Amino acid sequence: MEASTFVLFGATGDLAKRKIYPALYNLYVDGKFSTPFSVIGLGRRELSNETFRAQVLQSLHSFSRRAALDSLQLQAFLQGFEYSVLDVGHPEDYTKLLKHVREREALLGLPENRMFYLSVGPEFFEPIAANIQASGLGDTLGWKRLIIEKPFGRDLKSARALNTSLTEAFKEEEIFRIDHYLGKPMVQNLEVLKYSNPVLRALWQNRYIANVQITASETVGVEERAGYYDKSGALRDMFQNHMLQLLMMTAMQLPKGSTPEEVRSKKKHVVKSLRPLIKEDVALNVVRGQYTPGEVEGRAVAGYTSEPGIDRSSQTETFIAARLWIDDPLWNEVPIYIRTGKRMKQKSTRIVIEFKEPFNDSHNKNKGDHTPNLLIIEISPDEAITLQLNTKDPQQHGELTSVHANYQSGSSSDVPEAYENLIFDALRGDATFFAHWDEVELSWQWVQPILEASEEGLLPLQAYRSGSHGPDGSAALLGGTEWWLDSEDKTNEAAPSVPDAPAIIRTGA
Ligand SMILES: NC(=O)C1=CN([C@@H]2O[C@H](COP(=O)(O)OP(=O)(O)OC[C@H]3O[C@@H](n4cnc5c(N)ncnc54)[C@H](OP(=O)(O)O)[C@@H]3O)[C@@H](O)[C@H]2O)C=CC1
Ligand SMILES: O=C1O[C@H](COP(=O)(O)O)[C@@H](O)[C@H](O)[C@H]1O
Repeated sequence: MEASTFVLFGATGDLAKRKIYPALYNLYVDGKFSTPFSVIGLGRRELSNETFRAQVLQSLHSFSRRAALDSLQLQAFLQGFEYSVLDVGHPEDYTKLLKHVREREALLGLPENRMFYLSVGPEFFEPIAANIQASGLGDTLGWKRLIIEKPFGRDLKSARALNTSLTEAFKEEEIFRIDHYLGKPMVQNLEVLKYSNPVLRALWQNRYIANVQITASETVGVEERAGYYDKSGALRDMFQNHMLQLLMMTAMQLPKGSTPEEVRSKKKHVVKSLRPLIKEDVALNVVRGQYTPGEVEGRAVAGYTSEPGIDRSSQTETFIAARLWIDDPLWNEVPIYIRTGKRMKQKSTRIVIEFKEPFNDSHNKNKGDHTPNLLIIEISPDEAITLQLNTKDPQQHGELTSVHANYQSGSSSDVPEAYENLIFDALRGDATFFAHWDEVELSWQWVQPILEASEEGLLPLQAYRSGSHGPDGSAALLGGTEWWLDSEDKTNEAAPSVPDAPAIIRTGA
């Protein structure tokens, strides 16, 4: 990887502390960060380099996945960090910044490769990009790249406007739109799982798949982000970006050894093939919910409208579920169910592929009363792959019973975090796991009728108890089948979470 300067807007912010510094440190320790390196942190508050480094150090102590920090390595790492005061709206601050960047490049012998990371509020994305260009910061002899955080617009129109203005300063191939779900190791594994397993590859189509369920349930509520969240809601915060990206990664089909361009083109094909929603019919396919008081993980919690900073009459959704169809020969007539919500029963991001039942099953002594074959891909917080199969149970007169082929990944401190994977890729110039503008635009296009239906009162908000699986309407959306729930929920045992499970285990063994 070529050496570069990492210019971080929003260096004093929450995301930088919780995710970006730990990611940079772990890349450094793993030898994935080229040295010497220069990180220039930016913000309005006045900080000396020493205070800034102390803040970076504090963030590593609080948030690094590595429990033990090597002090020599740490000192060397921190020496790479310097701080500059910059107010986004002050052009003269960019001139100062350019001088600072050049001094560090000269001192450290760095090529003019510059990575600009915008970890600031979305209202600053456009002025920063414009000022980078106007100040000359973007005129480099090497490469320049822009990493941009979410949200990328708040509807189709604003996303297009943002993109138009960003592309005045950066080319599409220089823009790396972060969607941290694409950095999760199990999401990055999806394609490998498909192409390196002929069994799965052959089954990955409508002839064998009955439905696909994608869930991201969270136990947390709105936390300290009321100002942002109440204006966004689950549709903008999670669905338009993370959930549709998970769908694209699940449904695309690729030849082995695909290039980033091929991956993105196949993803685009998926989202382009989504059957459009008609505003008037949105309520038939989409459910919006908002959490009411309840109990989560044994603790009583408040309802959404009683959360600090939330309008008492807020109509913002904290849950959304949708039924989608991909109009493509491989996916025709396979319903895709997607849901995400806060204050749900369990923290779990997972994809469940439910396979079709055999047409003529003379071996089925249960007369249809058994669970279908399932492929369960746990993305977080646990990482696991479980294949649920049926076999004869000799103790039950030959009735069918479920067995599980199960893989669970190692401890989470060994697994690189999403931000590590993504920053590493951006520094290498690999855009495979970043959202291309075409995907973002098509996602907003699909979501737009839902936004409009919500605003026009065509999609009523359904209440759900905190600690539940969401509003009743989301179960009704499945029209006869059911959401595959977590192992602790005895109504349905799709994915027993068995630590150190043998390759094949019997349910309940
Ligand atoms: N926090 C998170 O978990 C996540 C955040 N994001 C996105 O990341 C971005 C940053 O979020 P987060 O870190 O939480 O935000 P914070 O509010 O914690 O931090 C904002 C940063 O912006 C700087 N800033 C604010 N105003 C200005 C200005 N006028 N000029 C220069 N710098 C300014 C602040 O520094 P100072 O006050 O010193 O000026 C601070 O460093 C947002 O786009 C957010 O949507 C995305 C996913 C998760
Ligand atoms: O982007 C976001 O993601 C988090 C959930 O991320 P996860 O990695 O913990 O699954 C969500 O809480 C937040 O509201 C949203 O902005």
